[in-house]
Amino acid sequence: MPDLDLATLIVVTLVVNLLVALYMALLARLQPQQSAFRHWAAACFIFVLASLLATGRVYQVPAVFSVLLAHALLALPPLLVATGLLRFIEGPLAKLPWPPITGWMLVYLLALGSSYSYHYSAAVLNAAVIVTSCVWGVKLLQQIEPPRFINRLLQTVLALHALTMLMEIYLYLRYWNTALPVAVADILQWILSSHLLLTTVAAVLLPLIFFITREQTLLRQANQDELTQLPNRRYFLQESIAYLTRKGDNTAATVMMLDLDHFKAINDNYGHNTGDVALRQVAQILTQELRKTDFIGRLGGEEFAIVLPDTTETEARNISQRLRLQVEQQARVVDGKALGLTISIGAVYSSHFSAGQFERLLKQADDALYDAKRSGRNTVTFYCLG
Ligand SMILES: Nc1nc2c(ncn2[C@@H]2O[C@H](COP(=O)(O)OP(=O)(O)OP(=O)(O)O)[C@@H](O)[C@H]2O)c(=O)[nH]1
Repeated sequence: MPDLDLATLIVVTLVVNLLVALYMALLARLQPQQSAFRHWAAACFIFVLASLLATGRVYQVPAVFSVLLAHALLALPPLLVATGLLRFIEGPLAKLPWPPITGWMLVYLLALGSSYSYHYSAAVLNAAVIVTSCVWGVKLLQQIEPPRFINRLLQTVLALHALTMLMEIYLYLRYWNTALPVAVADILQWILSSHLLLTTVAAVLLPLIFFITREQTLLRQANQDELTQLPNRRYFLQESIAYLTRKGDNTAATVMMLDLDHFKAINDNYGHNTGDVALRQVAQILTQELRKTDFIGRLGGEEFAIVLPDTTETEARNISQRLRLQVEQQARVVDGKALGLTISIGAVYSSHFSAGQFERLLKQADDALYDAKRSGRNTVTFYCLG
């Protein structure tokens, strides 16, 4: 490869890193609560600084700066990318695993300090640190669920970079005692492009992962009841009405209202925490007993609502009895205390369901629930509207 190509590649790499560093620094300013951006900005700035120091070799800068100091600094960027990911996943104040990081850095600096003037030692050690950080990065990214495709892409680029670095280690070890053949030197030069690819892809994908994840979290918080993780009242009503509107008139469906029995006494006798565990346990039983296509919501307090789409009257009667029975059996013991928790259910079935009637049917289900409570609790009152 002609020299110009290498020089151009180095300049492009440095410029891209500088631009990414400025971009990350801007994001860090705009999102001060997300410290990951500060880690990633620092990673790019340090990479540029260390690379400039390393190019000092060409200008006869003493090896203590152009090799030792440059390679000491070059270990930081991959580490900062990983610590940024950790902060991103576990929160901006997450504790970093300082003992292993400091231990590894000390081992690295000692090995580097004692061997940097010896053959390709500095480059091999640095590549080993990059491989370790890339593997750590891939493992950390596994903890971020959505957005899956973008995540996989970043993991793939990190893994490819680790493989490139392993190849670099192999080549240096293979020609340890000799000057590198021209072809091998060319390959090593192109390893810079792998770094360039990694930086560019990471610069685009990391903020994208951050913004998509945050958007999903905000959406979940807006739609979900924090205690039970079920849809909250607003979202339950919105989704049920949207479904019924899509289905049109004359849909067979059942609306249920469900309430924990003597819940005030449970709170009073066992404490609010046990009350909360009871609510979560009931939510879990409902989720596990119903189909994915049924709608469940926590309307507030100890009151839940359910819509069973595409369900016959007989099926709905059986389901409501099954829910009541499952709570009676599975929630005998809550939070290690024998509460004997039960629920009452009011249900309304209609074969001509329509979105416009939904609020009225919910009210009728509430009336049915009132009847269930009056008739002794731990029972189902079922109205069939035909
Ligand atoms: N632990 C806990 N309690 C709650 C929550 N929301 C509402 N409550 C309590 O739920 C209780 C509801 O009591 P009531 O409406 O009198 O109903 P009840 O005691 O279950 O009586 P019946 O419904 O007639 O069987 C109140 O004590 C509320 O404080 C919550 O999120 N957590």
